[in-house]
Amino acid sequence: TGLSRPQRILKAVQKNATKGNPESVIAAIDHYCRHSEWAMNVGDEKGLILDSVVTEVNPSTALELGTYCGYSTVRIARLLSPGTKLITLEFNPDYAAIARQIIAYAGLQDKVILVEGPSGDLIPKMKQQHGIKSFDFVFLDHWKDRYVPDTKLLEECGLLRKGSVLLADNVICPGTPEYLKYVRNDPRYESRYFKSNLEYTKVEDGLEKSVFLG
Ligand SMILES: CNc1ncnc2c1ncn2[C@@H]1O[C@H](/C=C/CNC(=O)c2cc(-c3ccc(F)cc3)cc(O)c2O)[C@@H](O)[C@H]1O
Ligand SMILES: [Mg+2]
Repeated sequence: TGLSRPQRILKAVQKNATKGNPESVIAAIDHYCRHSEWAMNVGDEKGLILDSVVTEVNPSTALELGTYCGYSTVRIARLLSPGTKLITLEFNPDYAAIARQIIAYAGLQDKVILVEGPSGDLIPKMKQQHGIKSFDFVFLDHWKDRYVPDTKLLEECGLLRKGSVLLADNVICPGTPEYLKYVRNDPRYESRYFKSNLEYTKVEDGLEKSVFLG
């Protein structure tokens, strides 16, 4: 039945981007998803907010929940300092295979560790498998009803430290009401909403930035 949407996105990257140039990979995906077919990448508008938070945090250790095609993986990894890595978790093997190719096309394979599997199983293994003490930065962009359980799991596994920054996509659309309640009502978090638009549309969406106070 032809190519999948992620496969069509990969083809657009191979056709329109320059190997080893992350900016051109980002631009190729944004152009394709704005003009040809919508896809659930964080996109160019919310992407600028993501860039500014990553640049401000300048994380030594970073985690992404929900790789999909690797668009935000490329956005984050291109900003990391030399020697630091982004761990990204994806449980759909087909999406993971496309993401690996897009990350490699951007030339960022040495800055990214893509782990295939469900976040609920993988988060408890982060210390032992990847020598992680704690995460400076976490980008949440996977199933929206998993933001709260996975945040609690990160806390329980001792993977958040004083100052760790959580950045959550789609807190308005599709919406993550339970997560907003959690991070806004819990005194251990200092939360702030960055108003924006749903990727490639005029519909409101935004990112919630929450600093863990320990
Ligand atoms: C639960 N644990 C998990 N562990 C590892 N990977 C997981 C995962 N859950 C989901 N995933 C993966 O993350 C990705 C899922 C993302 C879910 N995102 C959305 O549903 C989403 C949806 C929209 C959206 C907005 C409006 C609309 F009309 C339709 C869709 C916009 C977004 O920006 C979104 O992020 C997939 O690649 C999936 O395989
Ligand atoms: Mg999203």
